[in-house]
Amino acid sequence: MSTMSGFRGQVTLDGPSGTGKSSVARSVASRLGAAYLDTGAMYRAATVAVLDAGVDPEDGEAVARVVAGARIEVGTAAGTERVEVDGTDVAERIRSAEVTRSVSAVSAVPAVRRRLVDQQRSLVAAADAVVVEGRDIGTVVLPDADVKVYLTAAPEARAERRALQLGISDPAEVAALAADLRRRDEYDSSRADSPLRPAADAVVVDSTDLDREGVVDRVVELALAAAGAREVGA
Ligand SMILES: Nc1ncnc2c1ncn2[C@@H]1O[C@H](COP(=O)(O)OP(=O)(O)O)[C@@H](O)[C@H]1O
Ligand SMILES: Nc1ccn([C@H]2C[C@H](O)[C@@H](COP(=O)(O)OP(=O)(O)O)O2)c(=O)n1
Repeated sequence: MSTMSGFRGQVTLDGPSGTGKSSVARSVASRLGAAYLDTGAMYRAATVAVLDAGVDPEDGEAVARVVAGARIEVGTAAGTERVEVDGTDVAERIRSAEVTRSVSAVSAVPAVRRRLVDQQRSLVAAADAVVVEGRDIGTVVLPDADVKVYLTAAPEARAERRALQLGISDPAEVAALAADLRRRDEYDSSRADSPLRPAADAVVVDSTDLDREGVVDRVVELALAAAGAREVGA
């Protein structure tokens, strides 16, 4: 089955927080008529399960046990935000400050990653065309993806965007948010298992001075060029 743009294949979007991955991935998926998978939402849902079990997010063994027993479900149809843990809708809760604080520790546990990466690959296998965003999609989850994009932006721009998105204007709260972004970048980039880094064959797109539509256009262009090149080569 071909999509409305004729695109078939996999597009990956990785990068640190606040670079625009989620918003860009959603628009690209809708422009390409592709499915959309937010893998960060899966790690956030796992974190909800850990917090609800009353387990310390830094206790790797306990975290692995809780996540092994939790049913985590996410929607992949573009436009849906379905995220459930054991049948309960957690789409709003996963964005809470409490979850954001603990998600890096939970996602650094290798058993958690193995389980969620398996699930991510099964979800992707069910789609002809898919846009997947996260931290390790181009490097680990889908190393053979057709197009890999690594989004970056200056830390100040990222913190500003997050503040705007969350409606935060108090300077002390903005500073706390910027500090949290730095802490998470550091945690996600330095963990032993699947650290945040660009794949060797990723196209690095710096969105500091590009608006959202500019980034979307660039990624759609790359996807259609890759699909065209594949057809010519076939
Ligand atoms: N190029 C851009 N310029 C300005 N704001 C942007 C840009 N891309 C995304 N945004 C906005 O920044 C915020 C964070 O984007 P989001 O997609 O959630 O990033 P990420 O998924 O990488 O954390 C959102 O409010 C989004 O609309
Ligand atoms: N593929 C992924 C996706 C997210 N993670 C982890 C690391 C991130 O700090 C958290 C949350 O990811 P998410 O994309 O929701 O975070 P932001 O929207 O960028 O703040 O999950 C991961 O380890 N691997």
